[in-house]
Amino acid sequence: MGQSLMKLFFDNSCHKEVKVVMLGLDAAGKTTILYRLHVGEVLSTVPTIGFNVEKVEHKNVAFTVWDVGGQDKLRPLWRQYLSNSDALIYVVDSMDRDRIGAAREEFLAIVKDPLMLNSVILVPANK
Ligand SMILES: Nc1nc2c(ncn2[C@@H]2O[C@H](COP(=O)(O)OP(=O)(O)OP(=O)(O)O)[C@@H](O)[C@H]2O)c(=O)[nH]1
Ligand SMILES: [Mg+2]
Repeated sequence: MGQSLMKLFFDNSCHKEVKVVMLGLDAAGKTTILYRLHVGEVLSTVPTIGFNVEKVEHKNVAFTVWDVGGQDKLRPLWRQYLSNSDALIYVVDSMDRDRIGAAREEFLAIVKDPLMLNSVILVPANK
């Protein structure tokens, strides 16, 4: 999946530095994806309190990927990460059927934000 994400953003970006924000419910797999992109392997993770941020280089494009904790008490903070973002990766755990409605509600709330106006959006169905 890492290569396809990079290809999508590479094909859509017209500048050489891209800020990517990764959101989604807790345990959707955001941190796993971040470190799969950054170090090329699947690492064990703990729930993110706050955020992780890493630089990922691809074809001379510097992607700064912000991975923000998805627990419900952290979601009100999501919009703080949106300013100047070029892309949103909204990760959905496709096996978490009980919370698919909650994932949808949070997604709709975030994409309505005016800070999202110029952002590319990718919604991977993870797991
Ligand atoms: N089977 C399977 N498990 C996965 C996959 N991606 C992540 N996981 C597991 O799901 C759990 C949660 O993954 P994280 O990457 O920590 O989830 P997160 O979205 O960062 O969660 P928060 O930091 O709480 O927002 C971990 O036990 C991962 O190993 C996947 O594609 N398949
Ligand atoms: Mg995490």
